Amino acid sequence: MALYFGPAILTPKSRKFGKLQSTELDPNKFHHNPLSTASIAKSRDSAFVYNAEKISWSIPKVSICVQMIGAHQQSTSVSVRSQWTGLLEHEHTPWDALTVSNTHAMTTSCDVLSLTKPLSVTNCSNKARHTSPLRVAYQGVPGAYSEAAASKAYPNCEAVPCDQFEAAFEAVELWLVDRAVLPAENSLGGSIHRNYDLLLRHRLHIVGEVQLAVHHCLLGLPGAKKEDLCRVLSHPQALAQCENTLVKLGVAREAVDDTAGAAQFVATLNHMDTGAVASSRAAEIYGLDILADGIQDDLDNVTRFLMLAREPIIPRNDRPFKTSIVFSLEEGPGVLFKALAVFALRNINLTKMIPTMGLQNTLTIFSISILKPQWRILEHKMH
Ligand SMILES: O=C(O)C(=O)C[C@]1(C(=O)O)C=C[C@@H](O)C=C1
Repeated sequence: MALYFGPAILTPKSRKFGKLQSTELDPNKFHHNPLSTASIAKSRDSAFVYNAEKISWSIPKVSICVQMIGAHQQSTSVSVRSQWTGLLEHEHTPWDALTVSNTHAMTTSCDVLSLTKPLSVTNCSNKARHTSPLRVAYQGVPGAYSEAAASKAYPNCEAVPCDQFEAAFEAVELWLVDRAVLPAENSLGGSIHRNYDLLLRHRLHIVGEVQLAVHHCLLGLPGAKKEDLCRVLSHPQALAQCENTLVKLGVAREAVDDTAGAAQFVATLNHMDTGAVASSRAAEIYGLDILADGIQDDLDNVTRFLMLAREPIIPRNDRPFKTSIVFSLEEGPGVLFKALAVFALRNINLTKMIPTMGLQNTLTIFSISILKPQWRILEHKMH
């Protein structure tokens, strides 16, 4: 059994970097070009090198291995330019200035003034850091609920659209943005397994969470009527959350990457019989009419989003922290029972378990608990 724990999700080395699957967006077709895994792949040369520290110990019959992702340093440059996203064309922020550009180092020119300057204390001061907003990646296009969640988690942030969840993970890892805010579960639709899987494959830490009340609208072209709709597009979670309304309407449902993307598509397609399930803000942005309001099956429809960062937070002793643990079990009689006993015997309260299929026939389980800094308790008792 391998156990990965912490206030962060820790990543087995073997699963570094999932496959890059990208659908490039045509910059001329869309108003907003989200950051895509392709644009990030282009900047792979400037990736950071992370150091992994491995600690292991054993308890009777079950060996436990904890792999902690440690400090990151040794950057090359974040001054990557891309044809797909405006994000990368921004001026360097003071945060960027903390990285060392090797493009300059490779220049053989004798123009001494153009060479990279050594870091000074002013580069590192909080004042410098606060002159530009925090850049927060989310999946979708402007008007997506994830964008609202990013702003709720980090007020006044610069929300950066990404075409896929994976692109958001990589954008943080490559220092293109500072944080990512991604959905983890919905009160109606359940867990968003893709993001739990990506947490395993990537090296980010959960540093907080935010809950967003999701209020869905049925959108159509100006002048359209809901009775005339033949098909409705949206994110699969959103379609599932509005199942009753959509079944009553008798429309065909089509899944797309995000709710606001669906609204954007309806506006571009210009077909009166095609609608979208999305937010009222998406209606405003893409010039659509709200044909029905509050169409989710449950009025208290809430999605929980995770706030992800490169650095972990250090849990304090003075208040409860939610700790996420992921461990994988090899097949065998009673392995889950034995694993759960580890927590039960230490009086640790598990609030949620999410079983997923891991690699090589292992069952991977995310357990999320609320207690005092539990990982310290685990560490002390198990040594
Ligand atoms: O499509 C969006 O607008 C999103 O932000 C994604 C998402 C999700 O993945 O669950 C977020 C909140 C709602 O639950 C519906 C969709």
